[in-house]
Amino acid sequence: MSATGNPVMALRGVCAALGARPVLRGIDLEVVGGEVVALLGANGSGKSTTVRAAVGQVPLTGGELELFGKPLRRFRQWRRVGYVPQRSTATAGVPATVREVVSAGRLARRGLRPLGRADRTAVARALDLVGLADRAGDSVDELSGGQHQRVLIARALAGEPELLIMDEPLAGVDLASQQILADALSEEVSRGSSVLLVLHELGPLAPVIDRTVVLRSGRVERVEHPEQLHDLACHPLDAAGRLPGAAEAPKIETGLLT
Ligand SMILES: Nc1ncnc2c1ncn2[C@@H]1O[C@H](COP(=O)(O)OP(=O)(O)OP(=O)(O)O)[C@@H](O)[C@H]1O
Repeated sequence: MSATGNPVMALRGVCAALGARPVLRGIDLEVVGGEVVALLGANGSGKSTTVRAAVGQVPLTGGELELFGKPLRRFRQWRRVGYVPQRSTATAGVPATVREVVSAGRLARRGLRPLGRADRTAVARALDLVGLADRAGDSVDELSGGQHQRVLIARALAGEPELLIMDEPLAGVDLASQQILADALSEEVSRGSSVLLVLHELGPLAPVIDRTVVLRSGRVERVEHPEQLHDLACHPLDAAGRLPGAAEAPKIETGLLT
């Protein structure tokens, strides 16, 4: 992976409240160009609120947030950002095909112009990346929950974002499809994209992730290299039943963060 050192996203001392409840209490978080960062933490630690704040859906009560070097309030280049919300049913009941939903991911680039060749190519590529090319003509209502999630990921990928933000993209996605998504992310990163993901387990994504940031009660508790995490899915125990290197570094029990 080839991180460039220029932050594509920077949160400094970010605070936010939901209703009367202070939820983010001074988050410092950077994603640099070409980097894949996983945001971990227990239920309610503020992961979703952090990414929703980053895409302007939750107003800040303090701190600073920049996208591509611009303060959020002046940032207009939303076509550079792809966002996959936490498992949503945004397209449920909508009489649209898989291809039509994924094509909506081109809107920020093409506006209301009809789909051109570049749009169609990007949509076909995105469908292919998530393994749904053969379902392109089906109604989204005929899909399972996990397939639906993959459609939403394809919609974000179709916009060819430079920064992809995904909130629990693996929720309800089977292991084979998680591997497909890991390959799709690898491909995006090799094209220079940066990624911020909310996860509960790294699973098949572990090899793609450069850095993990653990939240607790609306603050960054730890920043780790994924190899320092205790994630049984990606760090099998040794013959003695210990994690490799267990004595050197305290491990984060990601399974217990859920
Ligand atoms: N609409 C709301 N109004 C008030 N408080 C809220 C609202 N939505 C979430 N919260 C609170 O904000 C805190 C952070 O929620 P958030 O969804 O960011 O956590 P999370 O780390 O993403 O959790 P999970 O792993 O369960 O998805 C929680 O304590 C939650 O109860």
